[in-house]
Amino acid sequence: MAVFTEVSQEEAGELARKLGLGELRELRGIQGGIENTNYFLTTEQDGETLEYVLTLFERLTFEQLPFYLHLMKHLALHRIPVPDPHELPGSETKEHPEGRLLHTVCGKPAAVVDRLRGKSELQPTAAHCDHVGDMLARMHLAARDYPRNQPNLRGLAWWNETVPVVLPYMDPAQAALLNAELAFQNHIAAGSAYAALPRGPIHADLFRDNVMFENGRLTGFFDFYFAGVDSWLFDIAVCLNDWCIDLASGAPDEEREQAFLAAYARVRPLAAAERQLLPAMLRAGALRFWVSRLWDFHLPREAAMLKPHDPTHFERVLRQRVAHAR
Ligand SMILES: Nc1ncnc2c1ncn2[C@@H]1O[C@H](COP(=O)(O)OP(=O)(O)OP(=O)(O)O)[C@@H](O)[C@H]1O
Ligand SMILES: N[C@@H](CCO)C(=O)O
Repeated sequence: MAVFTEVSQEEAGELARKLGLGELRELRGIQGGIENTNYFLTTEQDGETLEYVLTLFERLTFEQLPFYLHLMKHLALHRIPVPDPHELPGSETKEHPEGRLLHTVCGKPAAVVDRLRGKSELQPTAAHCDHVGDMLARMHLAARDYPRNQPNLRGLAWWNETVPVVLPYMDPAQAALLNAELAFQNHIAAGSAYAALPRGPIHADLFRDNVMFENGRLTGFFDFYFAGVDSWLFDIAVCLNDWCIDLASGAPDEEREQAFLAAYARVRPLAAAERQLLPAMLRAGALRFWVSRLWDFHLPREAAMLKPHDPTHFERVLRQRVAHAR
């Protein structure tokens, strides 16, 4: 369980009351997750039991967070199933200039959002991929008029900064692959097809564990804290690399990939530049998570209990994507 910061019953109870969510009945640290401290928060109001998620942000700052929280509000208003963040009642104050969605718990920025129903589908079928592709396209379109702007903080600039930090831990073959892929991605990003890619707010981390299903129906996307403005194609690539591969080998699964892409395209057909750059973006998506997993693995932070993700998985995915792109 990644509980980096222990929250007391008193502090959580006080926040629940201030947000008008009723009386705290239970506060439970959440298993899984490696970025933030998460708790399930159960309250009682008018005899009804209600479930929320309290997140304390461990790396993101008070300045960066409004982008994510207001994006979730915006999407919820546009009927995209995402956890709706809860606001403090009353008018904006100097302490809460950002619409009152962002709170302070244990000195850290924090938010309380609705708990989604259902559970993650870790062994997805083509039908699950169809649902995710469809909703991802709807989400991209719904976010088009979102007025705030923040880049994808785990984009190309971050890869350029972080690859040299993890290189000392690599064997020669891994170092060669990392360097070659980084050079390739810098080359792609400087080209005209890349400049033509449609862009907007993207989730950027829509893995199987960030989507809920109940009885085969998609009940929500969550964990928007890597979202940012980037190409829609990068978001598609991140999904294909997690939802539509054989997990043991990292090889693409054509049936699931086709189901995902067809469902996405029914809502928003891909532009010519997107069709051209899909193989390159699939490589970019694999590189992004190989680098972040290497960084988390070799330069870990303190946590009460923390299970880092396996970096070699995305090394395999990248090798597969490079092989298939030839
Ligand atoms: N809004 C929500 N509704 C239901 N469950 C949630 C919600 N938010 C978080 N969870 C649960 O908490 C777990 C951890 O949350 P999350 O994935 O956001 O962790 P994290 O550390 O912030 O991110 P990461 O997945 O990037 O490591 C999820 O797998 C899920 O079970
Ligand atoms: N989805 C990421 C975890 C950070 O959100 C990974 O699997 O590496």
